Amino acid sequence: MAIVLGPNQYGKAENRLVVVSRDGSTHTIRDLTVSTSLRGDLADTHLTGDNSKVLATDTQKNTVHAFAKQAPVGEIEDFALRLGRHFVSSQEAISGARVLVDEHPWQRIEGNGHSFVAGGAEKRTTAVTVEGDRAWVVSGVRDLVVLKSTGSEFHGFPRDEYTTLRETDDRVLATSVTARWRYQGGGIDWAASHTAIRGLLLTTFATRHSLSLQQTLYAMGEAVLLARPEVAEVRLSMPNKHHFAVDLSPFGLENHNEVFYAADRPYGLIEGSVLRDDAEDAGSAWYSLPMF
Ligand SMILES: O=c1[nH]c(=O)c2[nH]c(=O)[nH]c2[nH]1
Repeated sequence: MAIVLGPNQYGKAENRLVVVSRDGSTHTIRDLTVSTSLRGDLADTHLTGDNSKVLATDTQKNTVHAFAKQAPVGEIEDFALRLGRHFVSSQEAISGARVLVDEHPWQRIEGNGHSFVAGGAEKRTTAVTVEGDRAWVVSGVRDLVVLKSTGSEFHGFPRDEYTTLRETDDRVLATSVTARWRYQGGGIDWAASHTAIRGLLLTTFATRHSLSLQQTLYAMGEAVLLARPEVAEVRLSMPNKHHFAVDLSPFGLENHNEVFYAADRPYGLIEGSVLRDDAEDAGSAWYSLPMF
């Protein structure tokens, strides 16, 4: 038996980066969390402690900061691609780079060019993988919280000796969407695509009658793939944020789906992938990202 080094990567995780651009007294801010990971000929540092091929994680952090100054950040996908390609092309030992960027939204406080209010929990995300001269872009949203107060049913499920859940033909359906979509092809307008896909996810959630969160998840992914040829696959993770109608009968009151207890945990966790059967090959890159 021999013991060998398996797959490995290293980098600086969760660089918190805020970039202020000034146009007179009107400022723009970009609030990003950037993580870099490098792969390549890195056996020596693990096996002997020879660090001659290790671009320090501190240097990776500094590169993120310098790149934010040397050119406009632009779309997060372009920023991540620039960083990933830089690491792979400038370091002989580095054959692959993964750059994750989350963008935290801020909105302008009306009437003031340089004051902002946090835009809520929703994040725009990207995960760029560079391998040699190839690159894959997987973008998405995280913590996109949605609720519909009708248009959702759940019934027809098996009943065994442990089942207590009542069937319902009208319930509140709420979830916090994490969606990742893998791009294929070139010449993509990242911002326009993001806006369109986010809109498709929301419209489908809102307008499709739901017999289960699973059915809604599939419909949301399908809507994206039908409308957006630049997307090969959509992966969705959707916790069921349960809203239980409160039993008001002890108080002699009827509850016609008006008063709910919004349970925090446990929650159902519905996850799935929707893809084209002729999607462009994802390479190893997509499959080494988290499935959901
Ligand atoms: O949409 C749902 N899917 C489930 O699988 C499930 N299970 C459950 O208890 N409630 C729900 N709702």
